[in-house]
Amino acid sequence: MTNYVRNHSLSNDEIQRYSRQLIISEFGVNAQERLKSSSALIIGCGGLGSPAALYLASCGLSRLGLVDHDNVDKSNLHRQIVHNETTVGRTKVDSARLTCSQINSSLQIDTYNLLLTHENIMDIVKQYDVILDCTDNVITRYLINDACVLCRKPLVSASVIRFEGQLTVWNYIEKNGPCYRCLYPQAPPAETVSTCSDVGILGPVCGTLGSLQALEAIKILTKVGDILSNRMLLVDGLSMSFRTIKLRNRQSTCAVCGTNPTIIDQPPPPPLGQCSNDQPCRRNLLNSNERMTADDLAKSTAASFIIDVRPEQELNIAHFENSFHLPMDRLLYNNNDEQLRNELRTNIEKHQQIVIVCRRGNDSQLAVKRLKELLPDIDNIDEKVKDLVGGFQAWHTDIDSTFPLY
Ligand SMILES: Nc1ncnc2c1ncn2[C@@H]1O[C@H](COP(=O)(O)OP(=O)(O)OP(=O)(O)O)[C@@H](O)[C@H]1O
Ligand SMILES: [Zn+2]
Repeated sequence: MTNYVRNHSLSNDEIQRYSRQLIISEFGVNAQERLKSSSALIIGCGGLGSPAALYLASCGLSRLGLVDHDNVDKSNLHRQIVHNETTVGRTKVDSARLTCSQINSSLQIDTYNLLLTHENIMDIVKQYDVILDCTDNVITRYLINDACVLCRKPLVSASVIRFEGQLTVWNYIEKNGPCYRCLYPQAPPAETVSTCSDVGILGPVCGTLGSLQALEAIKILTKVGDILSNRMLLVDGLSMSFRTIKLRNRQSTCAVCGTNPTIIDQPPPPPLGQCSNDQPCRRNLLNSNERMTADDLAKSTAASFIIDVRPEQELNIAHFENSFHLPMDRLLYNNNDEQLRNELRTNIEKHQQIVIVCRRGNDSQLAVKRLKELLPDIDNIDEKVKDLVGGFQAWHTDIDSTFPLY
């Protein structure tokens, strides 16, 4: 028998399991060994975190951390592929742990079923070699960015909406790359940022961007390839275009990674009235006499003219019989107010009550204000026009559970 040499620590079982990536010329046993002693943290086990978790659980890491404060909902299953019908209702981190451990039983999986805040993030982030931001709200993006800079961790960040996605690596120190704050020093108000639950998202778009996050994380951990630092990948699935743009450099004036940082020990708390979750913001623009509850509407005997201000695709899910469709875009941004007045005037004059409905009772409040501005001369317009508090969601919960929830 002839002796053989192996200058690495991989077992035969590991060689067999990872053989298809081991034999890539740029990868090899060295990269696999690096993975074996590496850890990654996935923040958010939703649309992006699901594919990222599946690939990172499969690739041969030593440790994978999973953070999420939410439970699996049926509406998650079209894209959050680490979860399935049997785990609806369970915590997302438990559901993801179950799937990941079935893929790779030798992986250490740490779960954090909590809402990440400026108070708890540092203790978690500091334990891992690379961090993946797979969350969906701006406050959390700043939180994760600041914690990664303070703990000197590379941050693989992606976001998706509709058919589109973006990907970049922040705070890649080896290349002196910028952090999120270098590009966007201040968080925009939460209500100005669109969310997937407002405008939708297609599953494979998350699959693409989440998988690419896992790829960048693997490259960072193994020191293989050219990292997407100082650059951003823009994906448009509708036209199927992928392009990369150059980002501005690290800024010496940055509040967290600059030369005189003001953020030093831990990320700052969020601006007053905002928090690090993705709950839709609740507007409160109207007085109580300008609003009616679902119960009021169900019991009302007044001749009502119902205006549905949702976009057409939502109307197509279900709508009230005989309601008038006036999408918010048209009400707010049309360039022919006179035509709109003419369309509405007769109905508004002849009905006792005008009820404006939307999905959750936010847009409807804006619509009440706008309608009053549009037709100030109509008798009793101030008393007549009301919005439905909580919109169709409240109608579903309080009056008719067969009205579909989305
Ligand atoms: N501060 C935070 N701490 C912990 N988890 C967070 C935080 N912010 C966001 N997340 C999680 O990040 C994930 C983002 O994924 P995604 O937007 O696909 O899911 P979702 O919130 O379930 O979607 P939908 O908006 O359709 O309900 C969510 O599971 C959410 O709970
Ligand atoms: Zn910075």
